[in-house]
Amino acid sequence: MHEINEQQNRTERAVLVGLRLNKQEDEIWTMAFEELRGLVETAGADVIAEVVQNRGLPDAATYIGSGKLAELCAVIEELGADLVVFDAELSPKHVRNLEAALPCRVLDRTQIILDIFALRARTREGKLQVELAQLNYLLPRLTGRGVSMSRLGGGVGTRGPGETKLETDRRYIHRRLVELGRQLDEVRKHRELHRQRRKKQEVPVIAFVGYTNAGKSTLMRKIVERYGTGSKEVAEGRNRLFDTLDTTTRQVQLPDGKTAIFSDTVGFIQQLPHSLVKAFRSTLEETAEADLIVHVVDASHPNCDVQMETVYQVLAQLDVLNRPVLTAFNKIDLVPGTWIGNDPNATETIRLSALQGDGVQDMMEKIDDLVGVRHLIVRAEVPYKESALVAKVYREGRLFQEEHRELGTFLHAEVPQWLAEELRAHLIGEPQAVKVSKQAKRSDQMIFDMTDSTLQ
Ligand SMILES: Nc1nc2c(ncn2[C@@H]2O[C@H](COP(=O)(O)OP(=O)(O)OP(=O)(O)O)[C@@H](O)[C@H]2O)c(=O)[nH]1
Ligand SMILES: [Mg+2]
Repeated sequence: MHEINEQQNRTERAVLVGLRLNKQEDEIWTMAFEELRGLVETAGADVIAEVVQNRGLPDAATYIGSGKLAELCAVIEELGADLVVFDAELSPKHVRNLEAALPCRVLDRTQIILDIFALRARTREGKLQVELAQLNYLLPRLTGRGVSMSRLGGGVGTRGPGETKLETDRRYIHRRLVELGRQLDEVRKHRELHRQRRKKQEVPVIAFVGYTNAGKSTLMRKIVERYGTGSKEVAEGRNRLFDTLDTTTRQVQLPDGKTAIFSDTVGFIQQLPHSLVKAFRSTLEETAEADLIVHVVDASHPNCDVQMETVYQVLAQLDVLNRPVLTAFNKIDLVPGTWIGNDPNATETIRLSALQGDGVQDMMEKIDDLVGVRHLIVRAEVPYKESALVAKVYREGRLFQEEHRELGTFLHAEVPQWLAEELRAHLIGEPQAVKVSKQAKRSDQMIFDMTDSTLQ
């Protein structure tokens, strides 16, 4: 992937450091450590050695114990390593002490992930979000790093939109954070407008979620190639972590003629850095505000169960597990024919190969069923103190009638099923099903095709 040029741009050589805590399950630890290797390689460095320590708890001062630290120091010197990468997010204190003790750059897992995101960010929003995450990571780590800050500005772990600015002071960073927040708000408002329009047109939105490298973009590409009605441009999926960062949305025609929007976005990973989840929250939330979540799973991955679990953890954090999930066990061309996937969290499951196309038609039919019957007509009286719920009906549903009554707001509206469920305690009578009309959305003009280019 990256060329090695010994003279000028020599690929940086990294030593991985892992701490295996006693309470951790072997299998999970190994997967995470292997993943760290993949991340470091994705960021463009060569992994030349690994140093692992078993311990009850991280050392308060230096993360690994002093004996292990001496060993690490010797390995770095002997092999001429350019950087060490630790397998967790180091505290500001750890970073300070380790930088003082080791003869090369010290990075942690979070910085590597931030670095990859910085390399991948293309759209304005993506870049703003990465910079926000980087500055939030950096801020508590500034103290005492006056000297080491000047080391930034080249190589793995130092790239990003904010890179030249990192050299300036804390006050600047605070000002910049405010500015970034303001700019992001603007971009988000713009996106919210698109979303509103989409809701009004009752175009169902189907979002792909899944672990990084599960095959979301490959599936998106296959679907758009076969069923796309708007822009057909989708980047080819690649075998690397966090290949996709920015959300791509495309217009597609479902088998029964309905138009739907599919969206592909950033993949998840174990221990996604907190600063990133925070910065990317609105992107992720938008994806997850879909009518249907398609959870793409790499069925050929030895730890696909752990990966699925991770995805549900992130979805739970985003509070979006109240809608149907279609789990697509992907890459079945790589697993034995007898393999059966199981996902208790899924509304339905399906097996497919995004690469070869098997099962894709079936999936589209399932999607048709799942998005077709999901709107309900409700009557509800929502207490005034729960105005957020009323706002949701405004945003997500179609309002037929609204009255301000003595005890609360009376609403007569068509809402997605998940929202009907949130309204359950306040419903008057049983909700009634409505089927989205089959031919209603077959229109000659393009209803909506938002790509992120509209945001640039
Ligand atoms: N054999 C096989 N490989 C697949 C299949 N689907 C995807 N892949 C490969 O898996 C790799 C990752 O695919 P992507 O589509 O980029 O995965 P992604 O989920 O978009 O990954 P991120 O964007 O990093 O989150 C690529 O090398 C694909 O060619 C499949 O059905 N079978
Ligand atoms: Mg992708």
